[in-house]
Amino acid sequence: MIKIGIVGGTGYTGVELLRILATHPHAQLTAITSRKEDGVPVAQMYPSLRGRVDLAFSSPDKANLNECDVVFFATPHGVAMAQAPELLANGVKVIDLAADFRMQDVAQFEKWYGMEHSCKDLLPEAVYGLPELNRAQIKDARLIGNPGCYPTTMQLGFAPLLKAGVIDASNLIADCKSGVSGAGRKAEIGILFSETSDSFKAYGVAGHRHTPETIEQLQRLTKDKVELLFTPHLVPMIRGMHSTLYAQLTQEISNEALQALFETAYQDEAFVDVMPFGSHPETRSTRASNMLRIALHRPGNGKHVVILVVQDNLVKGASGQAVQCMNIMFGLDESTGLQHVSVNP
Ligand SMILES: NC(=O)C1=CN([C@@H]2O[C@H](COP(=O)(O)OP(=O)(O)OC[C@H]3O[C@@H](n4cnc5c(N)ncnc54)[C@H](OP(=O)(O)O)[C@@H]3O)[C@@H](O)[C@H]2O)C=CC1
Ligand SMILES: CC(=O)N[C@@H](CCC(=O)OP(=O)(O)O)C(=O)O
Repeated sequence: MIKIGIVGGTGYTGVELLRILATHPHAQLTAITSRKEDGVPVAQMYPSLRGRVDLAFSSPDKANLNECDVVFFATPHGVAMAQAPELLANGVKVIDLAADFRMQDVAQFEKWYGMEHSCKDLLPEAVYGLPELNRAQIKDARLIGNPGCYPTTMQLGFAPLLKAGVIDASNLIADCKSGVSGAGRKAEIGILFSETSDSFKAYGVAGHRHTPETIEQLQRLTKDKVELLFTPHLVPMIRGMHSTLYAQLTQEISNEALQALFETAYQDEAFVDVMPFGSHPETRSTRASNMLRIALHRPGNGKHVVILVVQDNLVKGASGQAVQCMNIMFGLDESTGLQHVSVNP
């Protein structure tokens, strides 16, 4: 059994980790932290976990995290970097769902997250936790920077085209929509029910921190300079993400050949579904599952390819992906504990 600690067990990604790990056959939940709910039984706060999780939340200083085999940080940016060095020194693997270990470019991290990176020396060994593009490195990693939710859709959508060299890397456009749970479980006016329901808006248009994260990773796939215009939107759903990606083709290529690029790239992937050409994937077809679905279109004069990508922001966009990484790091079948079918409708 893998002894597991979760720092930040009361947030949306934390409770999603609990939901997935509660039925994972190799997971032994050992410590779950919350500063505000110290001593409160997990199943009292989340009745969906009654009979599944019999631990209580404990404050991070009282939790025996050093006795775990792996610790997930489902916390705001900046928390994992303060605790990772001690955990790693004690032989504990670390998977951070926040951004502390995602970007190798420290200057970009500090600019976008508005904080100094307190353990830059660990960055060279940190592995970006996107299994479909980085499986070999994840296998041997001690420290994972789990991708952001938007970057997961953008990378898996653009990757086969960039690797094949059939699109203009300097002209990528991503128009992405997220459910409100993407903003976390906190009291903030902008995410109140009465502010977000029956309404729809863009945000971060002038710049969003997921742009440099995505560019850094996409740049590893091509020698051409990657440039990306990314606009996130908040839609009145609780969970789910829909990304519409646009790329300009640089050579004559048939629809069948484009489709074949994606089908070949993801043919062995348990969690990427390439749908028939021209499909319209819906977010609900991924709800509560670790599946990401992709469909290609070629509108108008055929000079562009439009890639539609859907996922559940809390599962493939966060906690499911983190468990997928854990499975790889501990030599388990990658799908272990992650085979839930989506909830439909
Ligand atoms: N929501 C999403 O769709 C996605 C989120 N992420 C990232 O995952 C991380 C967690 O997100 P989410 O679950 O939405 O966040 P929430 O705001 O819902 O939860 C944050 C959790 O962290 C704990 N926490 C807050 N501050 C500290 C601290 N200083 N030390 C220890 N624990 C702390 C909180 O509990 P308490 O205050 O009681 O200790 C709470 O359990 C974030 O970095 C987010 O950017 C990534 C991909 C998708
Ligand atoms: C709807 C919403 O607010 N989404 C968040 C992204 C959530 C996520 O994946 O982000 P990080 O882990 O990188 O913070 C945002 O735009 O900031």
